[in-house]
Amino acid sequence: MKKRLKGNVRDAALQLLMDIEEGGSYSNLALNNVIQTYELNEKDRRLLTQLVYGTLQMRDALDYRMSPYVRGKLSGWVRQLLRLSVYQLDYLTRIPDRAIVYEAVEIAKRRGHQGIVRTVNGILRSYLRSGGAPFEAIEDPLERLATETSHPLWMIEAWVNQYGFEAAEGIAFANNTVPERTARINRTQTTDEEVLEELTDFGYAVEKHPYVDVAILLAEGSFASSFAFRDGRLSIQDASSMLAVDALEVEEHMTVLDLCAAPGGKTTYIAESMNNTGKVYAHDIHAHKISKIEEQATRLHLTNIEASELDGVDVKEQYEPSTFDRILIDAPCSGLGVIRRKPEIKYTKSEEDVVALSHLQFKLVKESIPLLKVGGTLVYSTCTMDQRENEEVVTRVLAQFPNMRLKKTYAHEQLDLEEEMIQLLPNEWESDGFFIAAFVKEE
Ligand SMILES: C[S@@+](CC[C@H](N)C(=O)[O-])C[C@H]1O[C@@H](n2cnc3c(N)ncnc32)[C@H](O)[C@@H]1O
Repeated sequence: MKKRLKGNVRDAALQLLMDIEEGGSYSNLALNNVIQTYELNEKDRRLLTQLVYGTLQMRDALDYRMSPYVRGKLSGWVRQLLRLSVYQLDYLTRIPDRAIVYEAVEIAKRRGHQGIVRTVNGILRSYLRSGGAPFEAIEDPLERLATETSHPLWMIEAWVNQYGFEAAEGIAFANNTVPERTARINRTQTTDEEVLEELTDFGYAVEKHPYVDVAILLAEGSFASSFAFRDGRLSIQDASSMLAVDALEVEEHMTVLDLCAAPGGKTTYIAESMNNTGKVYAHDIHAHKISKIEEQATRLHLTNIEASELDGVDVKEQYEPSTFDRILIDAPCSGLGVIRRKPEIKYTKSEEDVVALSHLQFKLVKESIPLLKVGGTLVYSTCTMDQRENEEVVTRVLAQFPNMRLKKTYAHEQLDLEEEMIQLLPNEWESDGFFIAAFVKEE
């Protein structure tokens, strides 16, 4: 039996925003937790998701918009309540303005004293009367883009420097959109035709993915509620992640190392691509995440995965040289490519993180290379857009290991790309922002 929600959807949204911003919860996990714990109809579930994601996505833009009317420092929940309300006023035009202000004042009454109620009411009424601060008033184009799309300035500057203004603008706006719903077919358990027909019969609007062979797309709803997902014929995964595994070009009976594997999205695809033969050794530095890999393997009926805890920088002590036919290093990264799914990344990651991660990433690749057989393939991937974590790591590997050469793969073929290093930008491919480079080891 699910519990009943205390208060209404906006109270729940406010609490979630507090948990994410002040308690450090991850937006996707916190939201799923509420959806699974409480009784919510479809309409409320959608509204809650939109309120939480929208307010978080637009956080800095909302602060800027209401800035002319805010005097002094606001306490945590009051600031979140105002952001939540201004988000609705600016972006959810089908909700009447008066209803938004009324709800906000009622929440303020439930949570605070008379003075706070007056502050909330006053700020929102001034906002309605005079309109928020206009983005056009920000003269510097980079600052304007940062504020309007609610990104830190350093991130916008880095993308402009690395990819140009137009691409940076595309990325920043794409980061505030809803990601596509994609799933991977477990071809060890079903065929593409069978699963598409079954999903269509159950009323899901599905189709083949436009450029990733093993993927399907859903127009609305969720794959998670389908029989096909529950009995292990589907995995929910972004197309870009599937391409990282396609770049490995695994074959049956191979021995594969997946060094940064949890929660196992790519490990299980490698195992499926080998048709449940050979062996995938899957590691992660966090012991508590190993069970997630095992759960996925069990759900998908895969028996060729061995998962255990390991700090990747110590991998050479664990295996003999030249053990593996294939190695995947899906490295820990700044995650700027998955901002659409976890908007809080915009506010928690710093440029220092990018630099620190690039050193760890290089180390993970460097330590793994001796374990690769000659003729074998190593794929380095990240879910980020920053050359310091991507192209520059690859350049360091090429400079230090003359026997490692970049190669084109089945991932390149599907994307019809000439560049050896693949940088997917979210505005170009309707995917997460993602980087893939495949090396072959020569004598
Ligand atoms: C991008 S995620 C991997 C996602 C995974 N490959 C998938 O597709 O489901 C990076 C993972 O690296 C792990 N990690 C971080 N530092 C590590 C290290 N030094 N050695 C091994 N794993 C590490 C993190 O715990 C995290 O689970």
